[in-house]
Amino acid sequence: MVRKRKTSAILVKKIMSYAQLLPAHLHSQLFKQVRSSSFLCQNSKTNQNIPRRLVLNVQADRSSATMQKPEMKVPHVLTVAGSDSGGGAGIQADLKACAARQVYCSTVVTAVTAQNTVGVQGVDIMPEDFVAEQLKSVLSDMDVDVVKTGMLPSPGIVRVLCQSLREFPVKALVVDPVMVSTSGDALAGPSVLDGLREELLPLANIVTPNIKEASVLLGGVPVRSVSDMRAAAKLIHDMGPRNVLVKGGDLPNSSDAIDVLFDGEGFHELCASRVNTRNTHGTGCTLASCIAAELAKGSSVLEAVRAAKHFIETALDYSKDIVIGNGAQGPFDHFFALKKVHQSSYRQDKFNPNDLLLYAVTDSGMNRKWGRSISDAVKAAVEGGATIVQLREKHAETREFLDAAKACLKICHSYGVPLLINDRIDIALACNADGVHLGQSDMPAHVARTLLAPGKIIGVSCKTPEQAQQAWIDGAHYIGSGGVYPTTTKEDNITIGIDGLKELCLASKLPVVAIGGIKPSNVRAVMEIGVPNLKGVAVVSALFDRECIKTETENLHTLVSEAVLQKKRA
Ligand SMILES: Cc1ncc(COP(=O)(O)OP(=O)(O)O)c(N)n1
Ligand SMILES: Cc1nc(C(=O)O)sc1CCOP(=O)(O)O
Ligand SMILES: [Mg+2]
Repeated sequence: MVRKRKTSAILVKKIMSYAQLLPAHLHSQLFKQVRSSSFLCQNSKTNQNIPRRLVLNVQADRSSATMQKPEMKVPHVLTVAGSDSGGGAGIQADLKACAARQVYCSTVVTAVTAQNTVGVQGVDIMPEDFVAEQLKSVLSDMDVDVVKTGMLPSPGIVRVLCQSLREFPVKALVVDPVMVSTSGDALAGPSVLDGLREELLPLANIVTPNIKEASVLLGGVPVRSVSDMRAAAKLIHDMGPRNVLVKGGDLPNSSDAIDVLFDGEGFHELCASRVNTRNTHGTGCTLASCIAAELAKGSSVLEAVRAAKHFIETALDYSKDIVIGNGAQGPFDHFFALKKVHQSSYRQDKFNPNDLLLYAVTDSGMNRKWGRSISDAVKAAVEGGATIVQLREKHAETREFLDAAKACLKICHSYGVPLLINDRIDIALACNADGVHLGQSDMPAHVARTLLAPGKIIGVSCKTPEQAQQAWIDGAHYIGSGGVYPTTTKEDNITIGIDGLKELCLASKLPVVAIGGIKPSNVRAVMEIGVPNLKGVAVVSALFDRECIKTETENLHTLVSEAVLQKKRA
């Protein structure tokens, strides 16, 4: 009893201080509400009156309030999911993923799990009326852009969620149909399935089942191959969501994480290399939250899925050796980007050759011709799916180049994309870029190595097997090899052709990216030369001498990813 009075007194004090924030004409309304409200409320499980929370119904007329509205709209995701005491998945993963993608995240807790890296030891499901109350609290007050759902453990919770979404419509709904934890424990029973299929999926912009969940949604149809995933995506699409992403991370006998996205018209196969690590707990929640975060920022579904996959791949790679907990599946680190900045290196010593997949190389002349700033051009390229960027600004003044490089670095890092500088070690050092690209007449790579911090990436242009051998001795990370085809972008460039490229790749111990005259019509022919260390294509004019950089990058990304997939399947 004493404790009850004490709690009430604290609450009254809090309300008084809250009142000071409100304009004077709302004070009387607030105090009237306080006087008439009960400090006691019922715990719906025990039916006991508890002083747990004060139900305040101060519907302050916001339009008449004189409080200043913040000027900047913050992209906002609301996650409706379960808590994971181990911090790797659920609400905790969603909060971290949104924060890492620079998006605000509010939370509605549907269940509290006692969970660690070994498994799920207990689940306490929230009463549906309290889930409804949390939803109302957030959605009636905050400007939520996207709702993302995770663990929905009872049919009643699915029902109140759908009601809330109809009452407070948002820009997009991302449904991660969580049914089984990574440790194999059930998180939602069959009783939830009907509501999910009939009420929630029709409201969704995208649903993201893994192969097991896709199979459960389809009543047990086996999903064991990429063609099964395509068929499953189509059938789930018939349940009403606008897009279906079937995640193939658990596909047996696959060296890659292949996901299939179906948008109602066509398929996109998205491929990421499988990271060999135990730390995969929470990848599903994180992927869905990243998609939600990117949608909240205004990306298209395809862009959002690509950015989310890239984020997961980078985070898993960065955290593959960390040890948290003693169980089979550990959590990973969502905040690798922060550490990258503090440690002044991109991936410490870990250059990822897969980043060479689609290498966007800028050109100041082309940007001038199309009236674009360097940073606008780079932003469009990374939004379109460029996996690494090089600033090749042959005519820029040093000061202007440095300012642009700093701006581009911010953009690239917000997408987890490395940024290299062509020729100019001074600019790379001054802006703390991720590395440099050097030609045969630029500073030798072994000298650049002594100037740059450990872990900074060095790429070297090579046309012959001898140059490739030297690049390896000099400590380069990758080779840029061309011209594969004639180009007008680089004056008097020698064309080595497809055969020259193949000869160089076979002689090289380093990963290679092809360059020179590469465009959508010939990218497949380049990637089909059948050598494992050819990792991608570097492109200037086919991206930057076009009206819409983003569209061209998306298109080329799709083509080069498909070619890599074909190569791996062959
Ligand atoms: C990825 C990639 N490959 C090759 C080059 C060409 O570099 P270089 O020979 O130094 O010629 P310039 O680009 O400096 O004219 C490149 N830039 N990127
Ligand atoms: C910068 C550069 N280096 C080359 C090499 O052969 O090393 S070819 C090239 C220009 C590539 O431009 P585009 O994609 O417009 O043909
Ligand atoms: Mg050069």
